[in-house]
Amino acid sequence: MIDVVGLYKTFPMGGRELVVLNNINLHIARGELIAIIGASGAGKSTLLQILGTLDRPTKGTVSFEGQNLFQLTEQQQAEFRNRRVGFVFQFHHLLPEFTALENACLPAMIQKREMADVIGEATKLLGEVGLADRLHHKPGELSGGEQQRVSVARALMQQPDLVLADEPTGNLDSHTGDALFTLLRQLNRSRGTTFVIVTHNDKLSAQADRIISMQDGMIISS
Ligand SMILES: Nc1ncnc2c1ncn2[C@@H]1O[C@H](COP(=O)(O)OP(=O)(O)OP(=O)(O)O)[C@@H](O)[C@H]1O
Repeated sequence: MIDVVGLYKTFPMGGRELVVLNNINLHIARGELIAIIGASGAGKSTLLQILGTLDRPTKGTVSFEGQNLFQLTEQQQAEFRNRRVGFVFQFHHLLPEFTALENACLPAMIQKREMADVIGEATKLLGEVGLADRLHHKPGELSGGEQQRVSVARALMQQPDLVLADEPTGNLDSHTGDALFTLLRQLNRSRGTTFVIVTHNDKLSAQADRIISMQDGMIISS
């Protein structure tokens, strides 16, 4: 599904180049659930951002189903993000003025889809993540774990092929974190969705199909 070849990311820092990703080569098969681990600063989030076209590589290619993502126009990249990818981040970027249901509906509304369909799909997904009785709560009226689950439901709207998750259980207690991971695993199995999950949680990474370990911008084991 994804081929990363000779990927570098550098940032100019005080007259020098800071190498954050150093010759990353990676193949991700459809339906895999991959955990990316490594110390703080290893480059995990930067890699995830580039896989999602939220940032550009300095050098190298990222192909999705054979198409080099960085040869696409900005508009085509935006469409790729909206239609093919779901994002789950630790600080989940829910809009505070909107309910759980409205937040989950947002990505589909960008596509100008039929409102009744969108609401139906979001309601079903929120039910799957255990929030059937929290649809009309705003983020401030939900617990941290519930907010995280809303962001998972939102990421899964429009049936993405790929979900990129950066520390999805990072701010959750261990019980809620386990439950969320179990949910991601179930969705991976039932829908065949590919998951790439950055995590510091050893218990969770142990349950992945594959663990990619990063150090100083390089993959040291896969
Ligand atoms: N815009 C930027 N300019 C300069 N340096 C950056 C920039 N973005 C990230 N970095 C540096 O790149 C390195 C990798 O950052 P990244 O966020 O990918 O690490 P990480 O492995 O996800 O770490 P953590 O586990 O702490 O989230 C860090 O040392 C960071 O300081």
